[in-house]
Amino acid sequence: MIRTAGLGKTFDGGVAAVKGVDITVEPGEIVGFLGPNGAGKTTTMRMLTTLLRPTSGTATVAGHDLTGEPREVRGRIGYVAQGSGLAPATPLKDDLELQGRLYGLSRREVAARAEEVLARLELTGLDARPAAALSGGQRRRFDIAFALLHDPALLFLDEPTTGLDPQSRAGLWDHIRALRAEHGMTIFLTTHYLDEAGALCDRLVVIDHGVIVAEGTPAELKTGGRTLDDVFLDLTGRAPREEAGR
Ligand SMILES: Nc1ncnc2c1ncn2[C@@H]1O[C@H](COP(=O)(O)OP(=O)(O)OP(=O)(O)O)[C@@H](O)[C@H]1O
Repeated sequence: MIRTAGLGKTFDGGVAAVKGVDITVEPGEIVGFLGPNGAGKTTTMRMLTTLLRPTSGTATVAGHDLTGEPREVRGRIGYVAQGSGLAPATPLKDDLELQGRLYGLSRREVAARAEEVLARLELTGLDARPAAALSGGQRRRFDIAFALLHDPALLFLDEPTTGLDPQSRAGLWDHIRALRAEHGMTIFLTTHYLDEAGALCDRLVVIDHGVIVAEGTPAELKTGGRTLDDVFLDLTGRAPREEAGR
């Protein structure tokens, strides 16, 4: 579903944020993309979602060439960026309709899709409210609902649970798990919560200073009885808890 070869990004001004990474994500996998602040996670995600043009390498995303067919890639992926993009004061159903129309869906199609997606995320009925009248966890679920409106095969989530309390985080992970289990969705996500990533993800990819420094199943990475926090510290020299602001 994702295959990159030597994908890299050097920003104008010379910052080499991502230095030629090879990443593979198979259909139906949940892959966690981990690394300290400034490691290159968001830059990689922004390249894979066509928002940033790579300066080196190639990639196929959801069956299409990333730089040659960006429009086709965009049609098959959903992306939830860091932080919420919801307008605080507009009823969410109005924005859902607008978003659906932007994807080229008819009014009737949007209504049907919105109903299905809201039910999946246990948000039915809440779309009459504006985002300001929702909890943090509900807002994050609406962010995901917006990204699912056009029925993508692949979902990118950049720190979906940051800022949520532990209970809301656990609820959101359950929803993410269900998207894969019940709908076969492929999911590529970043998070600073390593224990949660270890419990959710089939595979983890660790990036530091723009280079992939480890990858494998959580069990493969946790060699010698180490926790993922230990592994992260050994690989990057930094403690993930500080990174998560805890
Ligand atoms: N537009 C830009 N111009 C120049 N440098 C940038 C730009 N965007 C990011 N960078 C730099 O690229 C590097 C990687 O940043 P990136 O946001 O990808 O890291 P990250 O792993 O997502 O970090 P975080 O966990 O803090 O979100 C950092 O050194 C950052 O300062």
